[in-house]
Amino acid sequence: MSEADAEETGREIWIEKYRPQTLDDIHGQEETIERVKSYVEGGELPHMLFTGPAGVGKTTTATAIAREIYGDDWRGNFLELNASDERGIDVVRDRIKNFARSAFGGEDYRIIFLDEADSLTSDAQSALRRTMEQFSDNTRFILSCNYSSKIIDPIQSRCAVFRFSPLSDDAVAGQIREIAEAEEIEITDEGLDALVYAANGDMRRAINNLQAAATTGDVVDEEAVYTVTATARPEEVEEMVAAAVAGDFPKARATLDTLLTDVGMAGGDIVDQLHRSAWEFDLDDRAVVRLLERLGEADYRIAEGANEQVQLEALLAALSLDDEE
Ligand SMILES: Nc1ncnc2c1ncn2[C@@H]1O[C@H](COP(=O)(O)OP(=O)(O)OP(=O)(O)O)[C@@H](O)[C@H]1O
Repeated sequence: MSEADAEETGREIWIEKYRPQTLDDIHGQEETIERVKSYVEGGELPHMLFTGPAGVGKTTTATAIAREIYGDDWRGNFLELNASDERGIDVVRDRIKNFARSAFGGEDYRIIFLDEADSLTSDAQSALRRTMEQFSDNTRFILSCNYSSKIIDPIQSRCAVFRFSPLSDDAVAGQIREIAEAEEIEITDEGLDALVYAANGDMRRAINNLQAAATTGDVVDEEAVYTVTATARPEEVEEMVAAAVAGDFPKARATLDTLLTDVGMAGGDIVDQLHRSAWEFDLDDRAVVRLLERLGEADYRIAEGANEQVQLEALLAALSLDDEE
């Protein structure tokens, strides 16, 4: 379905419908946005490198820059590409060249936004660097990536680097409240807390979850949110760890089964959730330290491809046994 069709049928996805259009509308990221603004207002845009996790406003900032510089003509002066395009770097380079060479409508430069730049190999990045140089008279690049360490130094040193952080709970809650109001959705305080918790700083996830939860009934409450989000309630992960630490392995394992099977969580997400909440559990410091140590091992092994259930059961088993020592 095209964007226009979606709008007509009222099924437009909210992450697009409520994507901030100006730099001032972006929630959170205050210092980064201030720096961006000073370049935009000064009229001299450098090449830019945006780094940070998913769903925190990197693409949104790039499109807001284009809107501020070009006004209504922004689409004609802004090319968005994804570096992980499976057709390869050559296709990406050809599109950059065609865009940079095509006729100009009186602007000094156009903007090329390259998402997932860290998915390029070093060789492809070297080729990209040459392309950037070749067209730097009339083109500005905004590269976006999750990890700046994966971008080669010669590119980093040619760009002004902007770090985007996971969004604060207040920033996520603020935007969710605005959307709920605009869509005339009733949302309970617990429902809002659950959305913020499940989002973990990712605004895209928060908005998608709000839209999904809104289809389940008249009110977005805690129940509706946890039904659509494959996220454990904080109490569930806490109970699981508490049972393990108390030496009740069968109980801990049963909760783990529920999370993996009924809630449908991925093992890596359970590790992340345990890691986020470890210091909030009602555990003594020694137990938290043991948990963190075991989490480190499970995280590494799962990332390396080990069986998630085996790793998480081993983690709980180790916590249960530690108690007996
Ligand atoms: N800081 C923010 N303020 C308001 N809305 C936001 C913010 N960040 C993200 N969003 C919402 O989430 C959606 C996705 O954000 P965006 O495309 O900017 O993410 P991103 O940081 O570029 O992520 P990725 O690295 O996955 O491309 C936007 O369309 C917008 O609706």
